[in-house]
Amino acid sequence: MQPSPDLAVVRFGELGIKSGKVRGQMLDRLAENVRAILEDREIAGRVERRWSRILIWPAEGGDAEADNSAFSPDEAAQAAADTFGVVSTRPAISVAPEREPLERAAVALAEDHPEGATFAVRANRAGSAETHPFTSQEIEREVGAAVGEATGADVDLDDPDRTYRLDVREDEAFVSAVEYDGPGGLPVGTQGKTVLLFSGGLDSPVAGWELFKRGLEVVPVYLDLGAYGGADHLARATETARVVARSAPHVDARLRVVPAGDLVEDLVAETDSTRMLSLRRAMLRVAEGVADDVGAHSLATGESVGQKSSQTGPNLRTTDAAATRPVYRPLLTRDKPEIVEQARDIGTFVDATMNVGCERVAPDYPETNATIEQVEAAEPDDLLARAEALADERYVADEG
Ligand SMILES: Nc1ncnc2c1ncn2[C@@H]1O[C@H](COP(=O)(O)OP(=O)(O)OP(=O)(O)O)[C@@H](O)[C@H]1O
Repeated sequence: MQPSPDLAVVRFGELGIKSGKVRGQMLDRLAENVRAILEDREIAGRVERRWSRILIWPAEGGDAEADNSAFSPDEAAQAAADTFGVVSTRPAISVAPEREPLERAAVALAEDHPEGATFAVRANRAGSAETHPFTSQEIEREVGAAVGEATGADVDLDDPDRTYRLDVREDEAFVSAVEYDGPGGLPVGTQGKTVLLFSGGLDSPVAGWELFKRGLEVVPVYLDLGAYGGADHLARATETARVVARSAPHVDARLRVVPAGDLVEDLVAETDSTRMLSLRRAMLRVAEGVADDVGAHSLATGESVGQKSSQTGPNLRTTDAAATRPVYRPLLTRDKPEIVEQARDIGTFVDATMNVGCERVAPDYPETNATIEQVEAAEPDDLLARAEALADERYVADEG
């Protein structure tokens, strides 16, 4: 019988260069996160954490619940590739680390080699001359000859259409032909919590994804602007928050909603050119209140320098003066077209023509260079305290 993929091999990047103890802890976390994503997608796989790879095998026998005939290494590899911290995944065939089984496995995978596609064989060998009677180059050449004979395809070592990979360890080997790219970064949960102001437009979902990617647990907070917001606005934020959270199902990243309609109405009545800055300051203070409760060390927004009048350098400084925690802005230096492209990639792109709440609140002539004193003088004295207290009124969005 032809061998076929029986496991998925998961490769990680940056955490692999950490020192021993940190690497061990991060790897444990990554394995847990891969487990959570498989469970969330109802894929019954057994996750084994090794020092340089994570392996996903069919669920162990004896478990009446597990139907191993339904285990698909390809599905497991695709799901695991969504895990933050993972660089790539591959459905693979496990074989003895010997010439003949390696060749047989590669030839079996070559059965669906695309017509006219070029190929390369790449071997990665951990072991010594004593454990394997071949070097990486020798085994690449030999397996390459077998695949060439079976497919009639041409070798292209510089830019192959398909790469057959031989992962050769001391007493086992994994052979694969298909690879799924992961996001890279660090495992979620290794860098503490941040509270993200989440409007659900183009920017904040991308900011959330970037923060998750660096291992932070993101708590998204949406301010319901009352008459200036709207049910469609909230529904959009709920949906985009759900999409971002799909890649980190082990943390509670459901959208928290804070009713801020009255506060905004008062701001509109009492302020003019500095209104948006006072609104941003109030938003940060709401986030501070949530951060106190959930134990977050920082706040975050989807702002980038100069994108709007409230986002000029001087205005960001004035905004930040209302916060005690650092404010992370992962999109600070990004151009809008890049953000739009990434939103499409991660599945959070939404129709940008929707009239978002903040635009309805904005004054006709917004201040672009406001000092802290100017903004404080114009805004209601109790604004920030009121905003912070609003955090207690938050509720979890209905995910319907
Ligand atoms: N209703 C809201 N609730 C929570 N945070 C908000 C809200 N509106 C704006 N923000 C925060 O302020 C940032 C700037 O918002 P603004 O509306 O000025 O810009 P934007 O580029 O349209 O943002 P986005 O694309 O994220 O909606 C957002 O990225 C988000 O972090």
